[in-house]
Amino acid sequence: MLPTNQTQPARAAGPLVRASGLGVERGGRFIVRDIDLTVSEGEVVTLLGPNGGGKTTTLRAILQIVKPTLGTVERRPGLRVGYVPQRLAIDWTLPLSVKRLMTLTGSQPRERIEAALAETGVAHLVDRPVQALSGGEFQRVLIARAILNRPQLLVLDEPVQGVDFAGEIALYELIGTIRDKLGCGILLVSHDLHLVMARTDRVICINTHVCCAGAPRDVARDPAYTALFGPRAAEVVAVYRHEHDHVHDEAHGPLHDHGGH
Ligand SMILES: Nc1ncnc2c1ncn2[C@@H]1O[C@H](COP(=O)(O)OP(=O)(O)OP(=O)(O)O)[C@@H](O)[C@H]1O
Repeated sequence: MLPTNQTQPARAAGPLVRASGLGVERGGRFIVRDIDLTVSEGEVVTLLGPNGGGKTTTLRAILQIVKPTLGTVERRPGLRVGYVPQRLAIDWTLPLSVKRLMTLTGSQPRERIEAALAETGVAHLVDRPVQALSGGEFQRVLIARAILNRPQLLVLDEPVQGVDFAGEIALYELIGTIRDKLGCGILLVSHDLHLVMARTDRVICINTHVCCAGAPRDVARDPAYTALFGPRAAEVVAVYRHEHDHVHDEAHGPLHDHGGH
């Protein structure tokens, strides 16, 4: 018999969301099909793929904004989700403050709004008109809006659009910090191969179907990935092959055993 104070092992909670055999048909053709994916707590999963490959459609099916034609999407019961869409239907000719943008879908106490903005580093912008924000500031406000309700799953559709390279690095760092702080799972769409490869746990390349998926290192070596992204993909592969599990011998020049130079 077990002693009464023995801790029972926690039951694996399973993923936050699981898509199985997902297919979406529109206008007589499948925009995406046979998509399998999961996102678990604390995991960053990135969808990569060419324009029109079906990344946004996949996100929208997972968010249950789009009804799948085939397959299923299972979500953990009561799952709290935060979403930064690719586009926001804002009337840019009307005055709209950051605070008002944060409350468009439901009122929130000012302290909560300010706390969320502080977490994304833009608390000072609370009363600023959204029209006056830079691309990076606007994305940070959208992320703050998405974390207002402490999501377990944060979905970001191209969060670095309109942001310069230094800003992109800072935004990916912020996404990592939010993951660590909230312990949430993150599903994002990105086009930036280098940054994504360095900062994501799992990559799923979608071109209507899943071309390849796995840890960034493995995907970077997959011929399907190179075929999908062409010459730029080769650069990423080179970065991954340059792994410092060796010592450079200055006297004899660089070592040639890894082919990454
Ligand atoms: N409701 C719809 N009816 C018909 N076609 C659609 C519909 N929604 C999306 N599409 C088409 O499906 C394809 C996939 O679109 P989607 O926005 O999912 O791709 P994406 O990978 O996110 O693209 P991008 O990288 O350009 O944002 C596109 O060719 C798009 O025009």
